[in-house]
Amino acid sequence: MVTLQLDQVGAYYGKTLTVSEISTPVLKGGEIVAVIGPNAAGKSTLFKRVAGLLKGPGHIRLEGSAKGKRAISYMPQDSSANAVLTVYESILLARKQGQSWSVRDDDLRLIDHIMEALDIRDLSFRDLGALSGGQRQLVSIAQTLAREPDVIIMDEPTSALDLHRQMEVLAFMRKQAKQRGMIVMIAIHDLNQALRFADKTLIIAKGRMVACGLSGDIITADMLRDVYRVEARIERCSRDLSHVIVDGNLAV
Ligand SMILES: Nc1ncnc2c1ncn2[C@@H]1O[C@H](COP(=O)(O)OP(=O)(O)OP(=O)(O)O)[C@@H](O)[C@H]1O
Repeated sequence: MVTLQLDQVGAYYGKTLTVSEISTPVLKGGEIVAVIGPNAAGKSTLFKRVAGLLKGPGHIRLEGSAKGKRAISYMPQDSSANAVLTVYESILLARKQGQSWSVRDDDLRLIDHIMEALDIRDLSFRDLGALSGGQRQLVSIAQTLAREPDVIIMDEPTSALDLHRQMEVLAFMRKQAKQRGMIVMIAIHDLNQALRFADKTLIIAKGRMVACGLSGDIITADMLRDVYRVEARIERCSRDLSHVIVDGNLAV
C-alpha cells in the first residue's frame, strides 16, 4: 500500500519561507485529504512543494510506490492551456508523458472510462483553447487521472464547476482513490464538500498547520471562528451528514 507522510515540511519562494512546519499522520492509499484554509494561507505553496516544484525544509516520505517520477501527479489551480491540441489528444499526451509513445488498447480504454465518468466524451475533438472554464477544469482532471499516479494533488479542482459536476467529480475521485489505492489531496474552499468527501482534513492558516485529522473532528465552530473569523454551527442534516452553517462574520 502507498503511504505518504509530511514531516515538518516547509516551502521557500526565493529566500522567503512562506510555509513551514506542516506535518501529517501517515496518509494511506485510498484516502481523500482535504486541504483547507483562508486565501493566501499557503495551500498552493504546500502543493507545489509536495509536487517537487519548490524547495524547503522537512521530509516528504512516500513509500510503497513503484512509479518513480510518475508517482505524484499535480493539477495546478490555473488550468489554462495554449497548446493546439484536441481534448482527446491532450489526455492521451498526459497519459503517455514520460512513457513509451506506443499507444496500447488499455491506454485507450482507460481514457474512455475517465472521459465517460466525467461526462466529457462529447468534447473529444474540440480544441483545448475553445472550452469554457468548467470544461477546461474537467479536462485537467481527466489529464491528471490518466497518468494513474499513486498520489494526486489537486488545487481547487472544482472551483469552476456547477453543483452537479462538483458532486460528480468528487464522488468519482473518491471511488477512484478507493479502487486504485491512491492518496488524493484536494485544496478546497467548500467546507461542506470537505466534510462530505474527505476522510481527513489538513487546515493551514498563515503558512502554518492548524490541525490535521478526521474531517468531522477538526472542522468545528471554534476552528471556523479562529481560522475563518466567522460565526458558524456544524449541524447534522436529515441524511445524517454534517453541514457548516455560517451565521455571519465575526465583528472586527
Ligand atoms: N510565486 C510566488 N512568489 C512569492 N510569493 C508567492 C508566490 N506565489 C504565492 N505567493 C505568496 O505565498 C502566500 C501563500 O500563497 P498560496 O497561493 O500558497 O495561498 P493559497 O492558500 O493557495 O491561497 P488561495 O486560497 O487564495 O488560492 C501568499 O502570501 C502569496 O502572496
